[in-house]
Amino acid sequence: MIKLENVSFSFGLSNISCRIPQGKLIGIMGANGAGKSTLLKGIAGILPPANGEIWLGNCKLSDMTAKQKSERLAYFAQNTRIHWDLSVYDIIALGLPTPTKDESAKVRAISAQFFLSHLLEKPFRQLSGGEKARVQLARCCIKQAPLLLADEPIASLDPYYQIDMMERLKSLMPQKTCVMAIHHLDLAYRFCDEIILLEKGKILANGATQAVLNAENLARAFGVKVKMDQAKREIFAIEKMT
Ligand SMILES: Nc1ncnc2c1ncn2[C@@H]1O[C@H](COP(=O)(O)OP(=O)(O)OP(=O)(O)O)[C@@H](O)[C@H]1O
Repeated sequence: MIKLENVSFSFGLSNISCRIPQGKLIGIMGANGAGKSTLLKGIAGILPPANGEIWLGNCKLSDMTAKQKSERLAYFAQNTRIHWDLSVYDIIALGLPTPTKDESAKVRAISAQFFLSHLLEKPFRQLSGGEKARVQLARCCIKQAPLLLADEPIASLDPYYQIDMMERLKSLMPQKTCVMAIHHLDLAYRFCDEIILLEKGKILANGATQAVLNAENLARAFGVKVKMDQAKREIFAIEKMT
């Protein structure tokens, strides 16, 4: 369980309180600038809150060492720039502790799962945006951390890999907890167990996906109207309201 108690940052979010259950796929949604990245950076311990407390299980994040945080969580950033000349293999291996037995076998196994085997020797900097995202997700998933925090991990993926990645993340539950920022209404509705819906730095709604992503909340958060089939877990025909 992740718990936020009256958490505010110097920008982006104020007075956020919520509980994030273990073993679920949680979507953080909201309009551009609503505070999704800020919330993820706060939970990752990258951005310390100005006020309030964040708990990972029964540990206060503010009391945890960098090593403890690294053991507990993997973080997928929205924009990762790598300034060194590292190969795809090197980046994925960064997710493993050093030294690791069978490093090569582990990297090659996860690369096969993420359809990256043919890119292993290639310099990371030469990859396309979607390939980079898949490599970074492979790095996060090879890490044996119970919590995966991902900032728009499917934003640059093509339609095949968007679905594949959501299936892959879903399959990590309930052994792991995944909290991801996501703009794809249809995929969030289909795959996420719960949603934290943000509006201008506050929580507009929080809880089971189908309860949160209702017509009223979507109109308020995004100014869109949608058609949905609750039984099939489908959102479609998304339109602007004005
Ligand atoms: N380093 C910063 N300094 C000052 N303000 C910032 C900083 N980073 C973000 N903000 C502001 O905080 C607010 C929330 O930003 P955040 O990146 O969390 O939004 P987001 O919901 O992730 O948006 P998007 O969907 O566009 O990625 C925005 O108004 C943004 O301008």
